[in-house]
Amino acid sequence: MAKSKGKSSAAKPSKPSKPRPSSSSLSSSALLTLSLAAAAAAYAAYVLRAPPPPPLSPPAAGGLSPFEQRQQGRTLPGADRPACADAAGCAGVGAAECAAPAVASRCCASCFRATCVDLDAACVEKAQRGACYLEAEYMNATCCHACSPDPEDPCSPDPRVRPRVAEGDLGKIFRRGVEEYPQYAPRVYSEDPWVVGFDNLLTDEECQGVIEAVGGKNGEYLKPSTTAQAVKENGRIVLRDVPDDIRTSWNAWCQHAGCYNHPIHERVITRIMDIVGLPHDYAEHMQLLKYGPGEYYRLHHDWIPEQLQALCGPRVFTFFLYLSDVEEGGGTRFPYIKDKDGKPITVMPRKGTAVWWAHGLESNPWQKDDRTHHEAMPPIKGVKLAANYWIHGSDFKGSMAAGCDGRSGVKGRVWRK
Ligand SMILES: O=C(O)CCC(=O)C(=O)O
Ligand SMILES: [Fe+2]
Repeated sequence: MAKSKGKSSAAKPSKPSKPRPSSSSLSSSALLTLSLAAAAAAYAAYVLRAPPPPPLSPPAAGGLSPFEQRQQGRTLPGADRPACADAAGCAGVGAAECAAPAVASRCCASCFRATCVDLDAACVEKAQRGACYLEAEYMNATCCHACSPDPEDPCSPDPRVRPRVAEGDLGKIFRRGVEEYPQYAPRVYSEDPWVVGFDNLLTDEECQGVIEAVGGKNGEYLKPSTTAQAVKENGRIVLRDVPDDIRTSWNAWCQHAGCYNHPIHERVITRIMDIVGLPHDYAEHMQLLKYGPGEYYRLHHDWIPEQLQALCGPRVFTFFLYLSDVEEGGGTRFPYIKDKDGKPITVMPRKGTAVWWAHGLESNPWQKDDRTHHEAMPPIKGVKLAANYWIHGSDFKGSMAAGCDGRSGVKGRVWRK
């Protein structure tokens, strides 16, 4: 689990005060108390036990810096969730046995299931709407299971931790970005949904630096573009990059050392994340795009629905950079967002400018805002170079490093709705 989602903000269950009698002689309210106390004991055992899991694979000999390792997804940075599994002989243990700390610890998974229960039929639905942090007191007392990460799935989010971008945050984030960075010439194309341009974000040198950092000096990292598609493999939904007629551009990802160690790339992503006001690790690796005349990306949304179940959560923003001038064509068109004359917004590519938009709703960033569908119109004359910087409301790079960005499979539970 990512460091930024540490346990400190999660409500801690209280400790059981004294040994409990056997359940057979108890009234229903005493049973409820027992169940909650046992849940607390089992949960405390689960949270307090065991060291963090080892790295996915050992760091390369000869030493990449922690920053480089993280960029490459070689470690589990911030993995602070202890493993929770049963030792032999735990089958059938019940709440009463789990009240004993030794049993709760040895039979972590079974005791979690037996004792951390939901007492309200609406717990899951409420948890999926953020109630575990919005109504923490009630939910902690009532919805132990729905408000806990799955102890056997290290990729499950902790529903008690409010992500950095949650209900009611989008407007504040966009307004701050516009108000605090006049030097980049912000321009508000739309407030509902938010689409903000920056007419003076990057110098020519910075545009060239980004192109070379991500794409390579001679464009050697550029490949025909693909899209992420969900496929079922061995019973799990996994994401695969597949060629797709919807998109005929070329792209390269900043996932090589020449890129993420490049000082201009670093300067540019720092500028973007300063404007957005989120930690660097919340962003995906930058993706460079190249469109020759006639190449395009048809109407689509940048939302990846499978990420609703992933530790990183869905993409919340696209911060899109224009890195070349295009003689004719090549705009980014938002057909469902109208300007003051009632015409769909089209942001025209101009070197050094940018456009930033949101993917989810202000009231619920886990719900896709269909109005931010968009398309890349083909350049008619000239070549368009641009870059995507996709940003999540939680730690993306940590999630990716842990194999929890939704690519390598999500379990059945839907964490947000
Ligand atoms: O090239 C553009 O204008 C937009 C590209 C885009 O929407 C994407 O790559 O997801
Ligand atoms: Fe897009």
